[in-house]
Amino acid sequence: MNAHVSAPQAPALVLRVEGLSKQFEMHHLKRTLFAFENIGFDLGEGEFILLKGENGAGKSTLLRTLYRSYLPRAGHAYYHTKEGVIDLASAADVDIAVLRRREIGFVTQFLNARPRVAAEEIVAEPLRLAGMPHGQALAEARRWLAAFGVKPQLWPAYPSTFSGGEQQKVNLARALILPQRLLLLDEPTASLDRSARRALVERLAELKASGVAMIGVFHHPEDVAGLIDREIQLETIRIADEPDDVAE
Ligand SMILES: Nc1ncnc2c1ncn2[C@@H]1O[C@H](COP(=O)(O)OP(=O)(O)OP(=O)(O)O)[C@@H](O)[C@H]1O
Repeated sequence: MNAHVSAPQAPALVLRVEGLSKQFEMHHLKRTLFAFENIGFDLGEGEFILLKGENGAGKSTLLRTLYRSYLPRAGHAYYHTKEGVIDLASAADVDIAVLRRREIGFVTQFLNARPRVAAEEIVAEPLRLAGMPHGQALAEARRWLAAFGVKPQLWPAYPSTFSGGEQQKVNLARALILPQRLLLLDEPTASLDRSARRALVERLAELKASGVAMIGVFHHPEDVAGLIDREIQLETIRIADEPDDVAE
């Protein structure tokens, strides 16, 4: 009898990064600052990559470049959609805007609080934009605000008056309420209390199990130890940028 053993199938590719580099021109100092150089990796559905490196190694800049807040100097970031492949490094802004609305989420510790919009409306908005009726979206938003430990009396209030931790919880609830295909996580647990951290990790585990791909920087990586598939270490690039700096 011929036993046929098939190799485990690799998860469907979500992102292939090749030779990605980013530098900042410090015009006033007439210097170039190299944030990261020649980064490459693959990320599949349901995979979680932890970004590591010392302060200033370029972790946040890499996440922002993948979200296209920054344009890279060189390289590619091929994002695989159901319709085809799009290079995040060179796609038109209008295509990036569509991806940000539907597929790629960016989660930070900072809330971009809008004046005179209630916390529960801010959290419900992604569901409403996706077509959910208002009442249902609000109910779901309240469920998530409760899960992250935001007190019910704050739900109809404006987050601009909230504490830093409360604002962060609103931000996380909004960012994670609608499953996306790719989540970029920039220290989302910073300044969260323990129960909110637990709620966040539970939600990330749920999203991972449903196939969401994630790349994240975590101040306390032990929080997400059970989710990590691979780690990428970014090295701080030291360049002697003036002839005088070169050791004799
Ligand atoms: N907009 C910018 N203009 C100029 N330089 C920048 C800019 N953003 C980041 N940098 C520089 O790029 C380098 C990488 O910064 P980045 O914030 O990505 O590091 P990090 O690894 O996330 O650091 P940390 O662990 O401290 O958060 C740093 O030297 C920083 O000063």
